[in-house]
Amino acid sequence: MRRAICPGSFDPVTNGHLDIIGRVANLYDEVVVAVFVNQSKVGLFDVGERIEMLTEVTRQYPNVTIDSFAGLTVDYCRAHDISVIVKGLRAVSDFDYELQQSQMNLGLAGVETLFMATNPLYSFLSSSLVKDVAKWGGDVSPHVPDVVAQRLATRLRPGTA
Ligand SMILES: O=C(O)c1ccc2[nH]nc(Br)c2c1
Repeated sequence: MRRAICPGSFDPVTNGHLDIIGRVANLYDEVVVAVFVNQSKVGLFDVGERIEMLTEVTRQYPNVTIDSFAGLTVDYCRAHDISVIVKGLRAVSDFDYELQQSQMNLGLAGVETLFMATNPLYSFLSSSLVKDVAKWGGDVSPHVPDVVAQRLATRLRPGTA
């Protein structure tokens, strides 16, 4: 049984994330989309909300499960018999950090990281950019699933949604 993990903050999930998740779901028997709980950073959505949105937008993939974790990704991999981490790369600027992370994870636990080029349609996207635009009333509906657009409007511009 080939399992992969797609770790991230997903605050919130974007169409770029969903594209990667769907492509990984086509390659592996089981995929865990794991929301990283960063205690030192307060997000816009709490972990429960992020999991709810991810669960809804990945319902079409029966082999995808959503979970959360705090701590090292490799510890989660060990505990769940996951042998590979799959990360999207949007641009060269993503590579330096992701390369460091992947080399550390390989050294720590022999967990491999595979990189997947994001669809060029989404290579400019990030959760942070989406939140910034939505906060000022910009239309982010082309860039996030409908449920996320609705939650952003409710959370960032109450009374306008
Ligand atoms: O939304 C982000 O912050 C973010 C970061 C890193 C990323 N790599 N691939 C994708 Br899609 C992606 C999205």
